[in-house]
Amino acid sequence: MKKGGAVGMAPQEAAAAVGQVKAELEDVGKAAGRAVAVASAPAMSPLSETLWREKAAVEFLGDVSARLAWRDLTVTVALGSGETQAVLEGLTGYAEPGTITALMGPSGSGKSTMLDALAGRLAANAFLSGTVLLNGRKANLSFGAAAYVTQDDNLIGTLTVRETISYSARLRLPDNMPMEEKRALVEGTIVEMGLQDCADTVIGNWHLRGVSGGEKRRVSIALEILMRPRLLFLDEPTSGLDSASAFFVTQTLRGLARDGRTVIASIHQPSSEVFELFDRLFLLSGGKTVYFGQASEACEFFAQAGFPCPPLRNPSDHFLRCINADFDKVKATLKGSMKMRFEKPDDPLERTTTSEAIRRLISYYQRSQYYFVARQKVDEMARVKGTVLDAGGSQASFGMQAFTLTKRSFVNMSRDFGYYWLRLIIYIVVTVCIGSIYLNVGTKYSSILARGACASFIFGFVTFMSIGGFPSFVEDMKVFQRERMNGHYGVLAFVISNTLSAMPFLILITFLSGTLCYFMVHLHPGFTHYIFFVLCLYASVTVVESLMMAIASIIPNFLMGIIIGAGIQGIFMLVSGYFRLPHDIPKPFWRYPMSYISFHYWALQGQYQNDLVGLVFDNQDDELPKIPGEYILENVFQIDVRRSKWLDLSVLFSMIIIYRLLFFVMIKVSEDVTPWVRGYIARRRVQHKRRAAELAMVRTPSLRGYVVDAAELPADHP
Ligand SMILES: Nc1ncnc2c1ncn2[C@@H]1O[C@H](COP(=O)(O)OP(=O)(O)OP(=O)(O)O)[C@@H](O)[C@H]1O
Repeated sequence: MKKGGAVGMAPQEAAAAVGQVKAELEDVGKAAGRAVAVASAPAMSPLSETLWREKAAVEFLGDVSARLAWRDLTVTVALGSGETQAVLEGLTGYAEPGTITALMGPSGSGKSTMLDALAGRLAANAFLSGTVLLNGRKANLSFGAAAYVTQDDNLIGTLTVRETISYSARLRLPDNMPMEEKRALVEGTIVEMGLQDCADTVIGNWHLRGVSGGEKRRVSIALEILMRPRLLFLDEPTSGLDSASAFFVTQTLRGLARDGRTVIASIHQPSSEVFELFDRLFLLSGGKTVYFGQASEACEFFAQAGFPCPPLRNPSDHFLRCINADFDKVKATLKGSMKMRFEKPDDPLERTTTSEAIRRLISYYQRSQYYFVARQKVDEMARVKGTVLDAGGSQASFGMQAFTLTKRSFVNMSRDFGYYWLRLIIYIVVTVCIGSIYLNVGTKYSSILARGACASFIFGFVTFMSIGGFPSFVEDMKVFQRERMNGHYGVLAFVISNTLSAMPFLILITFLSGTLCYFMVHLHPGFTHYIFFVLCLYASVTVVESLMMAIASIIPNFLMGIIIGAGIQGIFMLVSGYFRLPHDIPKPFWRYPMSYISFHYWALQGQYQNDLVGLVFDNQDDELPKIPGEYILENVFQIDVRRSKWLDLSVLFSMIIIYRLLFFVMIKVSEDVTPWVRGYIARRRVQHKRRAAELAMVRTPSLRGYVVDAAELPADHP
C-alpha cells in the first residue's frame, strides 16, 4: 500500500486502506514480538535477561503490561495575569508495551508538559482536557504507578553510585527478598546502565568532586529502572550526554522496552544512531501534533508533505529544522545584519517561512492516514479494558523504609562536611568566645545582668546559627520530592528518619558546646544544673532544626528560606523576655500568644531559674545586702519562681514533637492542599478575566456587532 494514500480518498476506500494498514501493523507487531524474543537479549544484562525470560510469556499475553492511549489531549495554563495559554492542543496518540516512543520538538513546544500530562504530574495552574487511558481505563499515574525520570538529577552527593542504587533497592524491594537477590539486582542494574567503572565513586556535591553529569543522568535512570516499571517516562534522558553515552542510554531504554515495558521519552536533538532506536515518534510544534507514527516513516511523511530530508542530513535535525519557528527570527536577524550569504534555492525551507512550513505540516498530518490510523488505534485501545495495574511504588514494609532512610540519612550527614561538622566547629568557636567573655562570671551584683545576657545570647544567637543547615535541608527535600513522586516511600517514614538520623549529631554539637560554655562561664554548679542547661540547649537547637525543615518543605529556595527562618526567629527572640521583660511585653499579640509560642521564651525562663535559684549575689567588699537569686528572678527578670524549671523544659520537648508534626503536616499540605488552592485561584482568575472581557465587548457598541457575527460563524471557523 502506498503510504499517505488516505489523503483525499473516498470513505470506503479509506476504510479498506485502514483495514489493510491495521493488518500490516498487526503482522509487524507479531513479527516484532517474535523479534523481541531474539533481539532483546543481547542488549540486556544477564540478570535482566533472566528476569525477562521468566516474565516474558506472561507479559506478552498482555496481563500486566501497560498500554497507554491519549485522545484530544489539551493543556491550558493560567498565567498570573488571568490570561490563559494553550500549551498542548488536541493531541492523540498511544504507546504500547515493547516499544519506545520519542517526543520531539523545539524548545518550548510542550514536550515536558505532555509527559507531565500523561504521567498525572501537571502543575496546579495547568488544566487538562481530553482522555488518558491506561489499559483502556482512566488512571491516576501519580505517586508510583509509573516511573518518571525528571530533567534534574536530584541525588545524594555523598553516596557512591552503588550505595545510591543499593539504598533505593532496599527502600522498595520486598523485605523477604534475600539480600543476595537484592544485591544481584543492584549489580545487574549497574551493568545495564554501564556504571561499573564509577560504581564506587561518590555522586558529588559543592565540595566533593564526583561522577560526571552524564553518569549522574544514568544513575537517575538506573534508580527508576531498578524496579522494572511497566511504564517509564523520561524527560530528556540524553541531555548533557556525549553521543556515545546518549546512544548507550537509548539502547538500554530500548532493551528495557523490549523487555515488555512501555517507554516514553522526550528527546531534544538525537543523533541519527539514536534516532534509529526509536519505534514511534511524536513530533510537536507549538503544542500541536506535527507527526505521530513509526519513527522510520517520518522521513516519508515529510517528503509527502513537501519537505523531503536532504541527503546527508540527519533526519531528526531536518524535522526539527522544519518545525522550529525560531528559525524565522534567526534568519531575519542574520539577513538584516548581512551575515547570511549562502542560500540554497532548491531547499523548500528557503522558499517559505518556518511558520508556514509548520502550518502546512500540521494540516497535512491531520488529513493523513497517520492521523486516521492513530485515532482508530486509540479507539480500539479504549474499547479493550485490560488489567488494572497496581499502584507500583515500594514493596518494602514501613519499618524497612524508615530504617533504610534513617541509615542513608545518617551516612549522608556524617559524610557531608557542610551538614553538621562545619556547624560543630563554629559552635565550639562561638562557645569558646562566650566562655572567655563571661569567664567565671561569679556572683557579684554585676554578674546578675551578665548571667542574664549570657543565657540570652546562648539561647538566642547560638540556636539561631542552626539555620546554617538550611541548604542541606533543601537538598534533602529535593531528593525526597523526587522519590516521593515516584512512590518510593511515604511522608511519615521520611519525617521519622530525618528526626532520628539528626539526633546523634545534635546531641554531639549541643553537649560539646554546652559543656564548654557551662564550665568556662561557671554557671550554677551541680550535675542537675549542668544537665538541665545542655538539655535545654539540645531541645532549642532541635526545635530550630524542625522549624527550618518545615520551612524547607514549602519554600525550597536557599535565600528565601533563610530569610524567612531568620525573620521568625528574630521575632521569637524579641519576645523571649530578655529584650523586653515578660510583664512589660504588650499583652495583645506579643505576650499572648507570641511569647508563649516562642521557644526562646521557655528556654530562657527555664535557664534563668536553673542558674539563679539557690545563688546569693553580693559585693563582698561593700556593706550592701546579699540578694538571693529568687528575689532577682521575681523582681528583675519577672519570672514566677513557683513554676518548676522542668515544666519549661518539658514545654520545649513538646515543641520538638509539635514542630515535627508541623513538618509532616506541611509536606502533606504542600502535596495535597496547595495544588488544589493554586488550581482554584488560577481558575478564579481565568473566569474573572473572561467575564471582564465579555462585559467589555458587550458594552462597546462597535464590538457588539462583531460578537453577534462571531456567534453566527460555524464552529470550525478559524
Ligand atoms: N505551569 C505552567 N505555567 C505557565 N506556563 C507553562 C506551564 N507549563 C508549561 N508552560 C509553558 O508552556 C510551554 C511549553 O513548556 P514545556 O516545558 O512543556 O516545553 P518543552 O518542549 O519541554 O521545552 P524544553 O525542551 O525547553 O524543556 C513553555 O512556553 C512554558 O513556559
